[in-house]
Amino acid sequence: MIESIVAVKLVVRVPCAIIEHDGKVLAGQRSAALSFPLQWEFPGGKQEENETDEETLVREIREELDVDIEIIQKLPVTTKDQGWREIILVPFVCKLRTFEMALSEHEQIMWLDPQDLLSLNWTVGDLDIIKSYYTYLAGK
Ligand SMILES: Nc1nc2c([nH]c(=O)n2[C@@H]2O[C@H](COP(=O)(O)OP(=O)(O)OP(=O)(O)O)[C@@H](O)[C@H]2O)c(=O)[nH]1
Repeated sequence: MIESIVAVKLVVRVPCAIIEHDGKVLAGQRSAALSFPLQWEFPGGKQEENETDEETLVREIREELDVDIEIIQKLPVTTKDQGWREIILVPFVCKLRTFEMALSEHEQIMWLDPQDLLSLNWTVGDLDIIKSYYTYLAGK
C-alpha cells in the first residue's frame, strides 16, 4: 500500500502600500484586537477574487485610511511562512491623491523618515519590504 501525506496550505496574497508624503513614509500599528497585535505594518490587506494587486491595494487603503492613492512602483514580492498559511506580501511605493485620513482599523499611524523605519516593531515580513524599499531609494 502506498501511503501519502498531502499538506494543504492556505496561500494569502496581501498587497501593501509604502505611502510617501513630504519625504516621510506611513506606518500603521495593527489593532490590539487583530492577529500580531500592536505590531507595525504597511497598510494593505488580503486580495479578493478577481482583483489585481493594484485594485486590492486601492480598495484596502480606502477602507482602512479613507484616502485615495496613486501607485508609483511595485517592489519585489516577499513570502512569509506562518505555519498553517503562507503570506505573499506584494509591496508598492505609493503617494497620496487625497489627504484627509480617517483610521478605521489601525490603532494609530506614524509618518517616519525612511531611515527611522527600523525603529518600530514590524510584523515579520516587513523587514524584507523595508530592505527592498532602501534599495529602491538608493537607485532613485
Ligand atoms: N496589510 C499588511 N499585512 C501584513 C503585512 N505584513 C504581514 O505579515 N501582514 C500579514 O498579512 C495579513 C493581512 O491580513 P489583513 O490585514 O487583511 O487582515 P487581518 O489582520 O484581519 O488578517 P488575519 O487576522 O487573518 O491575520 C495579516 O495576517 C498580516 O499580519 C503588512 O505589511 N501589511
